[in-house]
Amino acid sequence: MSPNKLSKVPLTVIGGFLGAGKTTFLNALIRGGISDNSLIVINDFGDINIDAELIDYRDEQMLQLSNGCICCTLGGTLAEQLAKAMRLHDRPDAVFIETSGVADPARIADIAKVSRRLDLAEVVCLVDGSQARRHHVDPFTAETWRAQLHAASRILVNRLASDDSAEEAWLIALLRRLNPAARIENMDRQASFATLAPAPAQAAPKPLYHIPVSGGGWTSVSVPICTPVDAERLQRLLLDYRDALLRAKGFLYRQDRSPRQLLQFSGDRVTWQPAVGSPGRCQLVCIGRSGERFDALVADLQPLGGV
Ligand SMILES: Nc1nc2c(ncn2[C@@H]2O[C@H](COP(=O)(O)OP(=O)(O)OP(=O)(O)O)[C@@H](O)[C@H]2O)c(=O)[nH]1
Repeated sequence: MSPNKLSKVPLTVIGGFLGAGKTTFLNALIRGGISDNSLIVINDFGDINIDAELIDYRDEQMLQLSNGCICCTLGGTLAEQLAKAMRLHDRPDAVFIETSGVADPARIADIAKVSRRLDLAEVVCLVDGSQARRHHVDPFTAETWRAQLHAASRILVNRLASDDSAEEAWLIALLRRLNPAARIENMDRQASFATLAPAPAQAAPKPLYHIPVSGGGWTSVSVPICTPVDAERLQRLLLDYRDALLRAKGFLYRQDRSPRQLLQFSGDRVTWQPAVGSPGRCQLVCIGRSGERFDALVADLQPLGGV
């Protein structure tokens, strides 16, 4: 039996709030060179796994879980699928799980604690620095956002304005308070890679956060949009509903551009880029807080669909 069959398989959990940069980070890891025999697990909150199309990896080594957040159904799909993968003759050298943006990574990391074959390597939490104040104070997002940070062994901050050292100092102090034990890095300073070592072990005990399981007021919808859209109109619509809409992403055609485009909405930004790969379905997945405003957004999106 090879040593590979005897040793435990390292599990890396990649968490962080909706649109924080998890998929971008995972792609950077893959490009940077992980073992070819790694297993990548991707969980989107919506019923369509857009992230899976954005990951630059071999299909047969990817496990796609959609239809809600995996941390709410831990006993089911994820644990079963992982156990199956670990039993394979050629089991993976490493496992990377990209959680949904509303998941509690701690619950996923717990899988490693009870597994004889997995060893928890790292829990990474991505933070969109430009949205931190909002996510930290908004009662709807705060609990989830903080719990994700609390679970991390490494926190990666991106999108902080480079000339705003006061904002950076405020955010680092906040992150340090929320999780004294994590290593904190500002990804936008790759040149010097400002790494802040974890606080000493005697730091104050971590506060306990708990993410309400099963939904917690989150909702998602996938809207088919078959005809080319007026991009300006769609952007305005998404921004008008940003009080209820936390994330949108999908593949669409624009009236003024070809080919098929990838639309991303996170924070207060809408971006478009040409979609790579073969033409597929055109859908916009929206994730936000359930209620009248979200329903109104969906109603306003329907006429764009051309169905
Ligand atoms: N400027 C900047 N933009 C980023 C960075 N990381 C991600 N983005 C952009 O932010 C948007 C969301 O990035 P993703 O990597 O898809 O975020 P995610 O956390 O996987 O999103 P969900 O899985 O939907 O929660 C995309 O438009 C990215 O291009 C970053 O480090 N800097």
